[in-house]
Amino acid sequence: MLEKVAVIGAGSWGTTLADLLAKKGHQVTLWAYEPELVVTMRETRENNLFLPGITLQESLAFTNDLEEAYRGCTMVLCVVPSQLVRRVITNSLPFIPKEAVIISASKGIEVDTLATVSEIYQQILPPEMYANFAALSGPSFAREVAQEMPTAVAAAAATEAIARRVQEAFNTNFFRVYRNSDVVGVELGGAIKNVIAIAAGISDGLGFGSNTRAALITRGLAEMTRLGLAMGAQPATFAGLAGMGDLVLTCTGDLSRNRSVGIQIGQGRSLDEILGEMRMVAEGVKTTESAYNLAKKLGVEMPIIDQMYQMLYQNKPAREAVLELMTRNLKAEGA
Ligand SMILES: NC(=O)C1=CN([C@@H]2O[C@H](COP(=O)(O)OP(=O)(O)OC[C@H]3O[C@@H](n4cnc5c(N)ncnc54)[C@H](O)[C@@H]3O)[C@@H](O)[C@H]2O)C=CC1
Ligand SMILES: O=C(CO)COP(=O)(O)O
Repeated sequence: MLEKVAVIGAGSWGTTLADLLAKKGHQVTLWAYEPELVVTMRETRENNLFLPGITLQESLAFTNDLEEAYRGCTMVLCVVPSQLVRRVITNSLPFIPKEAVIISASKGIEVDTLATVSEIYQQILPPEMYANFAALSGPSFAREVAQEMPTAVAAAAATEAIARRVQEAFNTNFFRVYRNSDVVGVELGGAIKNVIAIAAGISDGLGFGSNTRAALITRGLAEMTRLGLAMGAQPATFAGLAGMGDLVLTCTGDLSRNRSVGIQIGQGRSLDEILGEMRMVAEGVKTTESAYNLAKKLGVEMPIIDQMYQMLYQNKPAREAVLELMTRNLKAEGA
């Protein structure tokens, strides 16, 4: 079935997915926040700000007008940074057709409310529209997908019918989509891995090696799973693409913005200085604060998240944080 898709957010991931959908023959309109980017993309078929060097499909339409983006669409894909989802979806609500499938590909937890991305949608959309919600997540650097490198992701929805519709719309011979029914687990995996990726980058920046990174990935997975269980997620989700898969990718891949922020912190630069030079989003910075507060609220033990919060928000030196993690009370591994 061919869809008419409104893709909201022309960052690197929104642009890549819009291009992928257009390659499949769907009718796609990509909404960009920056008016000048719309002009450039129309003229050059390139997103010079967020995805330079990739030529976009001729059939892809671009707009800066939300009403125009949503007109007649059967599917919505929203890919704005998670702290902007509430504003963008609230502004969008009058224009989204009631029957449309609504997919989120944002990875994060809202700082002010501690809401997951699906909870934000649930709070804004009427129940009959939220019934058509799905979350798309998993190990997928935009540039590699844009270059058609084999990639596998998860699409989670409350009903199998919606998950199948998303799977069918996005799946290609280089982008394999697995169905999942655990929306909370899939989105928590995508949110928490960004914080652990900053930690892994800090470890690299401090000059530590593979042992330290493997420890962070594995114990980060344990923390993510504990939080997930407290929020009703399925444990198996964290062993899958949106959990371990994305954690491994982001903690090891050179394309990760979160890991790159961590490397620079480990090398001694200040967070303000690093973020001041970035136009792209490193979701893990804000998610560190939300995850820290969410863990406290739910009484979940997340020692790496604790130390990350103290490093990023309370100026704790990285080596001190590492020492504190290494000298905690001795535990049994499964505890
Ligand atoms: N880039 C990637 O490889 C992947 C990104 N994601 C997730 O996708 C989401 C979007 O990230 P990217 O596409 O990477 O973005 P990006 O970092 O490439 O670009 C930033 C985006 O924020 C938008 N923006 C800035 N201010 C805005 C405002 N006031 N209102 C609306 N939009 C505004 C920009 O227009 C642009 O679309 C994030 O949650 C990210 O974690 C998920 C998977 C892969
Ligand atoms: O989510 C991603 C890959 O799955 C992108 O990671 P970064 O945001 O760290 O670049």
